[in-house]
Amino acid sequence: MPSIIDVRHVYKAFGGLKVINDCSIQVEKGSITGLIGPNGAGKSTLFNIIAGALPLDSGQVLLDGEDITNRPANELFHKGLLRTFQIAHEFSQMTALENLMMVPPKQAGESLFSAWLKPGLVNQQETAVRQKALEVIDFIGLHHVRNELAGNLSGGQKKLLELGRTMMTDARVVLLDEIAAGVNRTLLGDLVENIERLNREMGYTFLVIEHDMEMIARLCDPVIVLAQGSVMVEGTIEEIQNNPQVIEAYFGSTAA
Ligand SMILES: Nc1ncnc2c1ncn2[C@@H]1O[C@H](COP(=O)(O)OP(=O)(O)OP(=O)(O)O)[C@@H](O)[C@H]1O
Repeated sequence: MPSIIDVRHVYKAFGGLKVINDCSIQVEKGSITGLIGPNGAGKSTLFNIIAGALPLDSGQVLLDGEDITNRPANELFHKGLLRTFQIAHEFSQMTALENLMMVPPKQAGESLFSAWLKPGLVNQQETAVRQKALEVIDFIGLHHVRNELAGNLSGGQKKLLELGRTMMTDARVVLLDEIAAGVNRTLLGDLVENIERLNREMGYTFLVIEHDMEMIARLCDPVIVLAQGSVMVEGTIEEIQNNPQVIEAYFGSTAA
C-alpha cells in the first residue's frame, strides 16, 4: 500500500530545545496508524507540523506524493488533510446540526456577493448541506441532540461532533489528537466504532495520538512509538507492548 503521509527527515527545535530530531514516518493509505510515546516525545509537535500549524526547520512532508511542507492549514484542509484537537472547539451557541452545516468551505452562502447574484444557487446549496449534515448526525449517533446547543453537549458528544465535522468535507486523512481524554466508556465505544466505520466504509486514513492504550490496541495497526523526537520502533500493538526499549522508555529501568 502506498503512503498517504510521508514525513522525511524532519527537524524542529524551539530555541535550543531539539524536539523533532530526524523523524521519518510513513502512514499507509487506508490505515489507522497509532502514534504513541512518553510525555514530551514530540507527538503534538509532529502533528502540528504535518497539519500546517507549525513550520519545520528542515525535512519534508508529502501528502499522497505531493510536497506539502510548510503549507498553511487551510490549504491542507482543502486537500483533505484535517486535524481534530485535544479540546473540541465547537461553536457553543449554535446547535449540533448548525455546527456541521458551518463546515463546508465552499458554501456559496458565505459570500454576500454570490447570495446577491445567485440566490437560487445559495438555497440549493443550503438544502444540500443540511441534507448532508442530517446524514452525518445520524451516522455519528447524535440525531437525538441535533437541535441542542453544542455548548450543552457532553465532552464525549462534542468529540463525536468534531468527528462529524470531518465528514462534512471530503477528508482523506484525519489526525486525531487524544480524543479519548475525558470521554466516558460508552461514548468512547461509539467514537471507536465511528472511526472504524469511517475507515472501512469511507476510506478515511487516520493518524491517532493517544495515551489510552486500550483504544490504541483496539484501533491501530501499525503503531509508531516516538521518543525524543524520532521513531523508536514501529509494529503491531503486540510487538510494541513486548519491546524492551518501549518498556524502558515508558516506565524506566525498574519495569523492564
Ligand atoms: N511552542 C513551544 N515552545 C517551546 N517548547 C515547546 C513548544 N511546544 C512544545 N514544546 C516542547 O516540546 C517538547 C515536545 O512537546 P509535545 O507537546 O510535542 O510532546 P508530546 O509527545 O505531544 O507530549 P504529551 O504526550 O505530553 O502531550 C516538550 O518538551 C515541550 O515542552
